[in-house]
Amino acid sequence: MSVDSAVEVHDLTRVFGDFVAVDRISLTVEKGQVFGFLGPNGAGKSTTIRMLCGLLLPSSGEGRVAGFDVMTESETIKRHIGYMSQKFSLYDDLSVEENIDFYTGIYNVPSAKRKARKDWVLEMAGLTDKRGNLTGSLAGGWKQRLALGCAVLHEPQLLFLDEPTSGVDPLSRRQFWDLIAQMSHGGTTVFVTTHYMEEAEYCDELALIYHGKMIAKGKPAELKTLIPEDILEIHVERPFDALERLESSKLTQEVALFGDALHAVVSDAATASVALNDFLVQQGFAVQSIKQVTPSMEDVFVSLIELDDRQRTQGEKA
Ligand SMILES: Nc1ncnc2c1ncn2[C@@H]1O[C@H](COP(=O)(O)OP(=O)(O)OP(=O)(O)O)[C@@H](O)[C@H]1O
Repeated sequence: MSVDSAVEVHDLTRVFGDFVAVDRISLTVEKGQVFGFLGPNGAGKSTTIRMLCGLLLPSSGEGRVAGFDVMTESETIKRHIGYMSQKFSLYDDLSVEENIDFYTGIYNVPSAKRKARKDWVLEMAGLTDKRGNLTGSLAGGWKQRLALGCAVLHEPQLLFLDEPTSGVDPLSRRQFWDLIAQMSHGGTTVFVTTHYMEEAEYCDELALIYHGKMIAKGKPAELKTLIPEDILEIHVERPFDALERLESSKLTQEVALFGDALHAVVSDAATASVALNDFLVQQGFAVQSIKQVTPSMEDVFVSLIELDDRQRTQGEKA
């Protein structure tokens, strides 16, 4: 393992009975990176993160997390990392401050450091004024920042976040990602899972997992070059109706609503934009614009997942 790697694992696999939940995943996370681990529900993200955190023993594979062996040193790994799961366990009937005190004890933060760490968490989470409030009375975004603070009370250099932004409002999600960026600038390595594809843009490095297998990895900009198709953004009146017509037209490989526009996946932008414009006008739609755009992370992942599905179906047929 390189001294610059916070995580380096090879062929990590986890089987539940006959079911292979994680299938030979290999990945390296460099120190200080924000590493995004993405995939749809059920892809195997939580199972992987739990193996990396020492919470679940891999069925096979090898590697090191924070310098310790994933197969034999899970207890040591647990002490050297921070982990925040989707269902983070804060005590609703304790105040903000009491929750922090509780986790300070759990993580054995030395007495001399306790006050400073508590103040840091309150400040970081924006909860200094709410320190005496019952945790159960806090809105989702505050709770989530408090949970993050509690997960890093012992100042781990490596932090695992499993769908930390699930179910909170867009503004709180944004603020949460600002906190992740701050920690990363301070030298903490962050391994984060999400199924919000647009959040991938905030990561230095990404891996996409599907049906337990890694189907792509790289920097966001690199992944955007992987899809062979072009993406057209179409601004048209009555986009919903236009979407239905386009879906049945077979002029696009894929078409979806994207904000108030449509995104169409086509093999050649120049030819397709003329054909799509003619079709929509002929169908009675007023087209405002059709232009080629850089694929969003969501476009990239939808395309990669569909490619994988096609290969899987062909494999089954063969
Ligand atoms: N203890 C278990 N026993 C049996 N199957 C399991 C167990 N844990 C997970 N699985 C299965 O493994 C697959 C991957 O689950 P996992 O929770 O890792 O996915 P995920 O990508 O984190 O999805 P989600 O976002 O829904 O949590 C799922 O099909 C799940 O049902």
